[in-house]
Amino acid sequence: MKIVISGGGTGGHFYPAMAVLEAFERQGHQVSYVGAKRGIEAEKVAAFTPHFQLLELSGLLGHRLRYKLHSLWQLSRAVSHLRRHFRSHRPDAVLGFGGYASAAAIVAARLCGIPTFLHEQNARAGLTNTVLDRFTTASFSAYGNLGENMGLPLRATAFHPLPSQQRSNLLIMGGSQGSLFLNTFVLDYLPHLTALNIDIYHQAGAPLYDEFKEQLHRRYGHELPEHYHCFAFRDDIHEIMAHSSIALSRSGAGAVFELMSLQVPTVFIPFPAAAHDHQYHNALFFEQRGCAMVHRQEEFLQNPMQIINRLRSHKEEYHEHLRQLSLRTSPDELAHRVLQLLPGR
Ligand SMILES: CC(=O)N[C@H]1[C@@H](OP(=O)(O)OP(=O)(O)OC[C@H]2O[C@@H](n3ccc(=O)[nH]c3=O)[C@H](O)[C@@H]2O)O[C@H](CO)[C@@H](O)[C@@H]1O
Repeated sequence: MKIVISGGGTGGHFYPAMAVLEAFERQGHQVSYVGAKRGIEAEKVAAFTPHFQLLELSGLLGHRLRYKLHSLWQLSRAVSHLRRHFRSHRPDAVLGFGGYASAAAIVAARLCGIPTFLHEQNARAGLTNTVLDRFTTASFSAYGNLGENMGLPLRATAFHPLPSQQRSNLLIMGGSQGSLFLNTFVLDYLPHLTALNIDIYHQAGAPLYDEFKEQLHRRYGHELPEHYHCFAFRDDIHEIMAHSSIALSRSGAGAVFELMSLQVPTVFIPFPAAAHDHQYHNALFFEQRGCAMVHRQEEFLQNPMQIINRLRSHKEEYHEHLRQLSLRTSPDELAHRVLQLLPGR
């Protein structure tokens, strides 16, 4: 079968797409990828597949009218291009994971009569996927709020939790772009954090990293504590997660499912501007199952060290709930389901 996978912009859309792309390849299918030139995929996709194309596309939301019109023009050009491409290559299915390129791919495939599928990662679906859902052969979601519940497909490295005795680190994770809120928290609380006497791994985010490092040096000089490790983005983040006994993280769907899969008791601090407050709901699902805590930013700042210490002292209880959690994260299962649902199969 020939399968086209699309989805990117941020890591939250891109990595589930790559997990499923690899699953289709393992099953012997021919897979190609469509993404955007300005998304995370431009830098990362070649490590997953040589069969990709990156289009000139940008987001529509939150910009001035002139920019929106330009984005719409780019979108219509991308759709025409993909229609021509799909007509000559005739893929058997197109599967979108969100992000601007994915909308273009789904619309173009639909116009060519090719079966289309989409996957929604968040506990509250965004406007684009809610609209696109009406045009797909089937839709899937990580939390069961759109179409069929298939969980969140994860990369192979996110499936191997270490026993709790082999972990000791604190991971502070801002999501694929980093979090200004978490960076500012680290800046203000570094002496308290290092007093915990454990290794701290802080992912500051590529767009924020240089400025954050400068602020850190201005505030604390160039001799930073030996057990504080700050980085922009690491491809081996699952290794760091697996060695963490606790974490503090934004609640993008990717971070949430990966931390839960690797059984890391976590305090989630949702990004307040996420559409329909989806980051809060992403994390709340796991708090209700005793696997994590969720705190709004302002609530967290009232007494952050007390919250971290509470998580630390109850980590074995969280860990126990995490061990019992049945989490759907299989990319192979999603790939099988797409093939099953193809008309005429
Ligand atoms: C600010 C924003 O709008 N974020 C959205 C974005 O998430 P965003 O991309 O910020 O975050 P997610 O947590 O969903 O995904 C991040 C991905 O990047 C990977 N990673 C991260 C850091 C690193 O150093 N190395 C690394 O590989 C993580 O392992 C994960 O797979 O899409 C998600 C899925 O639709 C949404 O839930 C988020 O609300």
